[in-house]
Amino acid sequence: MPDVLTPDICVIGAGSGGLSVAAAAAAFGVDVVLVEKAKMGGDCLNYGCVPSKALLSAAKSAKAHGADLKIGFEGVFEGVKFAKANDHVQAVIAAIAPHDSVERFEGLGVKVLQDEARFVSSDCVLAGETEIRARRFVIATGSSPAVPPIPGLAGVDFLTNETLFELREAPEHLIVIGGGPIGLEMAQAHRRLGSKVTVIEAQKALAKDLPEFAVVVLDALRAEGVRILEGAAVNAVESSGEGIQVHFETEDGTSSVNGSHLLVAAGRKPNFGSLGLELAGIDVEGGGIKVDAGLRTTNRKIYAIGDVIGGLQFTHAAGYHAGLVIRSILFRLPVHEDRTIIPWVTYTSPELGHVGLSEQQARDRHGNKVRVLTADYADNDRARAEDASVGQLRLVVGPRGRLLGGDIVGAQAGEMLNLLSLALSQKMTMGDLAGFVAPYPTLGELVRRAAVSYYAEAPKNTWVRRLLYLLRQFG
Ligand SMILES: Cc1cc2nc3c(=O)[nH]c(=O)nc-3n(C[C@H](O)[C@H](O)[C@H](O)COP(=O)(O)OP(=O)(O)OC[C@H]3O[C@@H](n4cnc5c(N)ncnc54)[C@H](O)[C@@H]3O)c2cc1C
Ligand SMILES: NC(=O)c1ccc[n+]([C@@H]2O[C@H](COP(=O)([O-])OP(=O)(O)OC[C@H]3O[C@@H](n4cnc5c(N)ncnc54)[C@H](O)[C@@H]3O)[C@@H](O)[C@H]2O)c1
Repeated sequence: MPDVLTPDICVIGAGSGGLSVAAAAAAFGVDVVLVEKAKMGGDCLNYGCVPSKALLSAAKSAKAHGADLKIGFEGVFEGVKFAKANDHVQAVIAAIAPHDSVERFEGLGVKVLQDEARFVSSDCVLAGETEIRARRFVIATGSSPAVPPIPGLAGVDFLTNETLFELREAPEHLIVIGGGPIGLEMAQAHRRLGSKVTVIEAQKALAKDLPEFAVVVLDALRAEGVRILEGAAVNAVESSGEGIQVHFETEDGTSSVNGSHLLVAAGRKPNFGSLGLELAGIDVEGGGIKVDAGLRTTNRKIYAIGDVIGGLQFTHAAGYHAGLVIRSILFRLPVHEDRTIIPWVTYTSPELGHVGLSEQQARDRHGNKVRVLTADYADNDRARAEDASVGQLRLVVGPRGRLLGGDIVGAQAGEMLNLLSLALSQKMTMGDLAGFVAPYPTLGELVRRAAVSYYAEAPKNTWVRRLLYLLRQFG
């Protein structure tokens, strides 16, 4: 006889989304079962955000030591010890892991089952020998690296984000398939840690970002020695002696490159194949689990959040989804996912970030009432002092000066994007963004500077001039 559990909520997947739902529900005293088949913390902690940002940090430090000679240091840079960079990555994961652990969640009152979950009917999940009949289910099973059907790929020992962070020695020549955020963050990290790196991108690299800003990042990586090929589709892979030979097609014909290691960073595939979705009446659409604006699947008692729905695949998006489903399940409030308030950042140097509407999306909605305001890092005193004067901030502004979107390329773009995300979610205007006092000297002054430029024409306005004239008559 299987064990039968009847909690209020059963969460499948203990990654960014699932852990947030479980922790919040438990905090309200709700009975929760959390099922995880592999590592607690999911992709972000074990194979994604955390190791990638830790490796980038080690790489930045290596670069800074080499480059410090330029800004007043003397001495000898003794080079990079890749294994130490990897030690840093593992130490950061280990430091965060207790926060996501079974022990912590059991302590919060969550029942954690370490098994693979699958639906056996519209209201029952089986995890090992345990049947879970919950009032509501939340699917938060994440995504996995998509491996394109490239002839020969299966026959070579390629890396993905799930194996890359195990390397203890710098690859001699890392070839990366895919010029998205994973490909470029890892390209720069490995280049700075001593590898030769070639990125092969079938279309445009960083294609989801503002093209003029993406180019700033690509130029910076190229200047550091990363070879980036765009419009180059990989069409065959084979072993060659000690290494791997990658063949690709460009408009000029077929070429190939030889490397010691191959990283596949060609997009993501939502994890739902073994969930038994059909037995629960859950449909799939566009490659992810189909949900409505309130994140309910086609079975209304079952929600799906995070990477598995195939929308914006970020940890903070999964966390945002978690907050919405908690409001919906616990408080029965109507919720509506608003993708325009979800920012994203690529953590290369310079960083590249976006939130809200693009200029084109804004013009489609508001026509010629849209204005674009910019501020350059080159005119910011802190950027000059930090030797970081390459970059720009761009605001997309709608009727009555309302902020509709923003893009930033440059140092600390991710930190600055916090301010734009807040302003956007609170429907702030250029008046709000021009009216706060920013500490000097900070990069954040760029936001104020761009907002102030909204009023640049005011002194020339006839009515403003008439008003000033009139006021002067009163002495
Ligand atoms: C290299 C890399 C770098 C990234 N960097 C960033 C970044 O800087 N910032 C950012 O916001 N995002 C980043 N991301 C994206 C981020 O990691 C994901 O968006 C986030 O982890 C999604 O959370 P999730 O809860 O949907 O899924 P996950 O965190 O992947 O969790 C899903 C969990 O479900 C489990 N599971 C799957 N199927 C079952 C089953 N049948 N039964 C039980 N358990 C199951 C899995 O084992 C996994 O633990 C990065 C991703 C990668 C790959
Ligand atoms: N900083 C961050 O927030 C961050 C960092 C890394 C990943 N992520 C998340 O992970 C997701 C996946 O990242 P990604 O970089 O793997 O995916 P992506 O979809 O953004 O980029 C993959 C790239 O691979 C290219 N490609 C596919 N097949 C190819 C082939 N045969 N030859 C050459 N190029 C090929 C595609 O054209 C595409 O540009 C991101 O969209 C994001 O949601 C976020």
